[in-house]
Amino acid sequence: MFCLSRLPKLRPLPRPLLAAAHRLRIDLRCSISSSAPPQVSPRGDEEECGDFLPWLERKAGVEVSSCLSIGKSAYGRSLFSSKAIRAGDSILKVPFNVEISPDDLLPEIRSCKVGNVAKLAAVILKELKMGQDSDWAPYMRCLPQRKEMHSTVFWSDEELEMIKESSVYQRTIDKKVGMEREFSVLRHALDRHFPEVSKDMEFEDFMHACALVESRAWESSKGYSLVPFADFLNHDGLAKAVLLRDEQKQFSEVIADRNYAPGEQVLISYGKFSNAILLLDFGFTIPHNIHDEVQIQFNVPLQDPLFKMKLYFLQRHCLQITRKFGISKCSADNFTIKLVLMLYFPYIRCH
Ligand SMILES: C[S@@+](CC[C@H](N)C(=O)[O-])C[C@H]1O[C@@H](n2cnc3c(N)ncnc32)[C@H](O)[C@@H]1O
Repeated sequence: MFCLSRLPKLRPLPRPLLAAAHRLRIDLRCSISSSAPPQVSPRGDEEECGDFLPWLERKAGVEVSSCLSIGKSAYGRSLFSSKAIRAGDSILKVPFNVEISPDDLLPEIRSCKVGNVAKLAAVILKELKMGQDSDWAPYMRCLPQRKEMHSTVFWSDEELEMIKESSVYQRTIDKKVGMEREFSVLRHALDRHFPEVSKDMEFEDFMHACALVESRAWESSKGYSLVPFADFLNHDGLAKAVLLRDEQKQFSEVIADRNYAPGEQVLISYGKFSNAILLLDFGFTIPHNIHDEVQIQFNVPLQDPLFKMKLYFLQRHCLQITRKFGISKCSADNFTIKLVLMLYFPYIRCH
């Protein structure tokens, strides 16, 4: 393994506190993650992931990365530079032949009336069920277990109560309801075509698999795809590096957006996500998230004497004003005030 030293064991903040911090807009999470990522030297779990990269490269038939190694940080499994990296360097290339997608399912399951997340979750459930017999066993062993995941669908009622005022609360409830519906559809199909997978399968297992997809799969021409190794990269909201997909050359690639000294954790951006989305889908938040927003709702009735002026104002400041806006029956609409730099420069855009 490529590890240099181990991160001092940080005690994770209890989720209710984290939730409260989120609600109160206090950045308690600084105690576990600051805007500067913890610079720890990697020491991955030898028994778990030490041989993962050589295994993946054998499977891919090409080198995936010559400058990254797997380790652990406060963010869980992470990738570290194993030698100096310069901005513009290609730091990893994962060919599509070692991605996991819903194409790996029987057509009968693929055509099930469930979303792309649930389809890829079914692949994960199948591979996990196969254990050592799975072609993906070394990868499956590296995925976080249920207890390591903190997406809000795993929060207890008591914990959720603490974010009741936030839109994340309702979205979590809706998400769970959606998952329950998809679970019953999928379970029915699995019972028929993959009884060995559906045997003893519980809703919790399905939630775990869905959360894995949501927190580590990328959109692809096949719906969602898992990109092994690239999915060990953690998120930095300010990073410019993203996962690039070349459909023609059939590989995913990451180009470094800055120089890295050996032993530094390498981070990418998962996208322009607010803390609400990060919490809902990925189970974490970041301090001073420039993509944070709040939603406000207000009425602009046609009979309002200032209707025209308000409309003008909104049209001028909203990115996309809906045509519905001038229609009297649509008296309310959603707008998002984007809070940039801690409320200093708010501007309004249509949501
Ligand atoms: C694509 S995976 C990255 C690899 C992951 N750390 C692992 O252990 O496999 C995304 C997950 O990593 C963690 N993560 C990524 N970026 C993070 C950050 N900036 N702060 C805290 N956790 C982060 C979250 O648990 C998230 O759901």
